[in-house]
Amino acid sequence: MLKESFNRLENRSDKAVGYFYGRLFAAHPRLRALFPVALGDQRARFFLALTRIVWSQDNPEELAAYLTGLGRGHRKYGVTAEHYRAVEDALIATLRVYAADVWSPRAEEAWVEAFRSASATMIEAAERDAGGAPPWWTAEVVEHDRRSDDLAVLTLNPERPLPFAPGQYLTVQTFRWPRVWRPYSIANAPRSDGRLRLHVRARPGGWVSGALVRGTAPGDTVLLGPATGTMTLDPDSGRDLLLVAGGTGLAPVKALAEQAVMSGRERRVRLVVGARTESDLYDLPDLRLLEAAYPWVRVHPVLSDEPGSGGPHGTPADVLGDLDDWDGAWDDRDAYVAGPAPMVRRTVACLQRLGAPLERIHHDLLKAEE
Ligand SMILES: NC(=O)C1=CN([C@@H]2O[C@H](COP(=O)(O)OP(=O)(O)OC[C@H]3O[C@@H](n4cnc5c(N)ncnc54)[C@H](O)[C@@H]3O)[C@@H](O)[C@H]2O)C=CC1
Repeated sequence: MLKESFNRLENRSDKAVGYFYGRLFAAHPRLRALFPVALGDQRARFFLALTRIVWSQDNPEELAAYLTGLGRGHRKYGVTAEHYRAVEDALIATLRVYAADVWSPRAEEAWVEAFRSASATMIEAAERDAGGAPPWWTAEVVEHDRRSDDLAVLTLNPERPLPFAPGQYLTVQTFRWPRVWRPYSIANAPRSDGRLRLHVRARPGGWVSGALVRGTAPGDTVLLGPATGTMTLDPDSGRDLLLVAGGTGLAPVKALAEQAVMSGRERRVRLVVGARTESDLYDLPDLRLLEAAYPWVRVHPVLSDEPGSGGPHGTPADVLGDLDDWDGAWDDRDAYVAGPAPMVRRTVACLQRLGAPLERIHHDLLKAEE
């Protein structure tokens, strides 16, 4: 019933989400101040979150993990338990209009139940978190390494320890764009000095990414939300590890590689790095150092837009079936994939074709898109 009515919104999601925010702010004008001036991306993120909630109803464990991260992340917006009721009212009002042809008292009951259960999980996670962790961290930019016109590697020093697991991401706000938060994967395993690295590509029209690449220097301060995401290593696994990155998707994958070598287990690690051109292999010297220090780590660059230089031509999916000196069964490997959404989808499909079971293939696609 949830899926059927939500499907009516999916066909007109822009209008429906616009209606939702209109209802929300008309009934509670003061809530507008919690949101950035331009709502565009927020609307898309809200819709993605709803999609995830509706489609994960059959997988309560995954849904609970997702909502826990979402609830913790909402603390930084100043969201309190009372705000959820306002959102519920606006959401039900929106569904009543946009799913009118399938709406019924039973559908409304199902939505109210699903929404209350989701918000209870989020509120509980936020309250648990409030006992120990701040809603956000301030962090000083201690290094700003501009690797190309549109790409920078930032090293940040959070004012107090920010716990995270390799493979996770956090949200960043710059002072230039109040209340606009964007997710970035952490590009290192935890260090004794608590510092974090981010790989940031300035996107055309990207407010936060543009500010981080072109308008940020050492000594500046940024705000960080709590780390979240489930693309983390299985602590009990000693299986071979395949790490696949496209562009700045290298960040979480590099953190996982660092963790794998630091664990002291000599598991074979293959790191396939997709980039457009040789100059887009912005972190290759560092990866080569890792490879030189740990003989069981191998790095495979793949160039999509520049045939004949620096590595084989294609995208990561084109080379996975053909990695030399990589024997063993695909169902005995853990695979982690990060990068542009089409690249992640193609890589996952390719791994499945090769025989890798879905439960061994990890990615954070939806979450990164949010
Ligand atoms: N946890 C995650 O999944 C993370 C995802 N990302 C995402 O990764 C992306 C990185 O962007 P850029 O550095 O600009 O990458 P990019 O656009 O330069 O692409 C890098 C490589 O990805 C592959 N690729 C790109 N489009 C493809 C397609 N349609 N089909 C197959 N392969 C394709 C190619 O190998 C290409 O060389 C961003 O969208 C970012 O949001 C970044 C960090 C973490």
